Amino acid sequence: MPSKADRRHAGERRAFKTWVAPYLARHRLQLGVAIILGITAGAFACALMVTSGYLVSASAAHPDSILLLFVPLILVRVFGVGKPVIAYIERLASHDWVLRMTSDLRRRLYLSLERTAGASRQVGDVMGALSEDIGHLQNLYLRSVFPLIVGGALYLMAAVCLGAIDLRMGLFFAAGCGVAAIIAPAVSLWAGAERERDRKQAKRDLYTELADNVLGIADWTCSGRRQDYLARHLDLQQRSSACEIAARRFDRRRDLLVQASFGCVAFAILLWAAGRFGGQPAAVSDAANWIAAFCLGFFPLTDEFSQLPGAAVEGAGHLGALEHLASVASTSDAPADRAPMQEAAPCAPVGSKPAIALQDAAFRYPDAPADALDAIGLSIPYGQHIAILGRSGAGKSTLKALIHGDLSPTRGSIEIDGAPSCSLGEQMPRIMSVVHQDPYLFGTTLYDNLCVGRASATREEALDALDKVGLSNLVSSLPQGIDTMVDEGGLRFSGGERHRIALARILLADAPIVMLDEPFAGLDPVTESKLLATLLDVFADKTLIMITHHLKGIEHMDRVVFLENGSIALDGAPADLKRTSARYRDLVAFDQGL
Ligand SMILES: Nc1ncnc2c1ncn2[C@@H]1O[C@H](COP(=O)(O)OP(=O)(O)OP(=O)(O)O)[C@@H](O)[C@H]1O
Repeated sequence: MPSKADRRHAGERRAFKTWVAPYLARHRLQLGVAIILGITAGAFACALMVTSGYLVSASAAHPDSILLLFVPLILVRVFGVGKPVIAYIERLASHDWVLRMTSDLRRRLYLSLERTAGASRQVGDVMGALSEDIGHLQNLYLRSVFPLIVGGALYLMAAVCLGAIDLRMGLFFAAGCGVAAIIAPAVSLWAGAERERDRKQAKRDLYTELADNVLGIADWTCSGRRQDYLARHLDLQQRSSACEIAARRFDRRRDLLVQASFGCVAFAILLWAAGRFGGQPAAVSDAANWIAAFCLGFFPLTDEFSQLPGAAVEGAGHLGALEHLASVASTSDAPADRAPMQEAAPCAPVGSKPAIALQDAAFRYPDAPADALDAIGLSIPYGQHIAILGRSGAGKSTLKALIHGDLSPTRGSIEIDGAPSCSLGEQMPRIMSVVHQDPYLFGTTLYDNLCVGRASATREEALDALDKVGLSNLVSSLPQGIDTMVDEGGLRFSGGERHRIALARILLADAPIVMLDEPFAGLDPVTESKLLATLLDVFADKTLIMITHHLKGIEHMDRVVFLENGSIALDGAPADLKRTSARYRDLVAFDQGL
């Protein structure tokens, strides 16, 4: 049976293949260019100090003619200007593709999480993946891959160059700087990787517990266990801090060793250069300038080498992050019985009056024993007002998610204007607006909340939309009118008012299809009637899909579809159904409490 470490390594390898390798392959050209630029910038920094050292020393000797300094002067200028320019281009090239890559990764992770939204996953876990793990991935390239390759290449180049001048000095340099370039990274990896994993795990536990406890804070408080909650939180925080302190202590000791080895090498270079170039006959006195050149030329290399141990540890930490990322997103590997959601493949733009067509559409949740929806055939022409009804569990929310493109059918097709709904991706908000059961208002002004529908909406347009949904009196009664702050969650407004504000948002968005999910949930009958009248009025010329439990006001819709056990049991105009279907008459009578 494989050990825990074997399983972890296998998981890391799998995660590397899925989350890193494709990006390395796709961006290999940019990666190669950035690495070559990084090595060149490092070599220029070193050459700048060598030529500066030489120039300073030669100038101090008051040469007979300034022309004797001409070559070092030119070189100092070339390396002085070249180094920052190359470093700047390198930063630009590396950051550009790294940021593109991480934004793509975030999107990919989000898509994989969205597909299984509502599944048993802890909020803190997802937050950890989105913030810490992807942030870590971003730093893998910038703070691990680049410094390790660039520092390693400079280490080899410097050792070879010095060895070519003097083999013994080259070997001493390789051994002394090898402490920073090889030994310290290896020891850090060996000793630090486990510690880094513990640190991340402690932090993740802290996030997970915090998110869980904040969501359940009312229960902690009501049950009189606030102190328990605080004690648990403090305990986790202390564990996380202890890991941080241990990591810092290790880093300090390692850095001391690295700096001591640099000191030894610098001293050795000084002695070696003094021995080799000092005491030369006066005729070749400029050779003494090389003492300064070699000593100063060493210091930019120490900047490169001293980053390597930290880069190695960070790289190891990154592998842990990868494993976690892969475990959080593991459900993105679509099960065999479920069609994977398509990732917004480019498709033809949907027209301004789109029709919706479902043909023999079926959907089964992963691991569910039966289809949640089966053989759904629906053709909804543009402008139709349709109510989708059904008891709890009939499949209404699943149908809503399929039409909105959040899920893709396991069989059959769902198309909007001929394009599969799940392929519409970023086009969807322009095509379809959705009002959920409990619309959310953000803790900003009423105007900003309305601009969620359309960022460019003017105040006049926002006021007009509020007027259309019957809220102009409410707005004029607010202390700062449309600029009044809305408490987070919109708590200063009633449920009916929140729904109307959400409708005003949708009016501003002006999408041709509007989907309402239980728009009357939690509203009293009078508010419900008024809201229905408003809805039918303001969305008169749009496709309106209303998903609801009950039949109040259903006679005002063009069409009613009744779902039962995942299939369509009734479909027709309310007046026709009332005339022809005893079942429908029974349902209406039951809903009215007759
Ligand atoms: N994530 C899921 N995994 C497995 N089965 C699910 C999942 N979500 C819903 N189901 C099942 O699919 C069927 C349809 O559920 P759906 O939520 O679409 O019904 P609904 O009509 O919207 O119910 P309600 O009115 O209570 O929201 C139900 O049997 C439900 O148990």
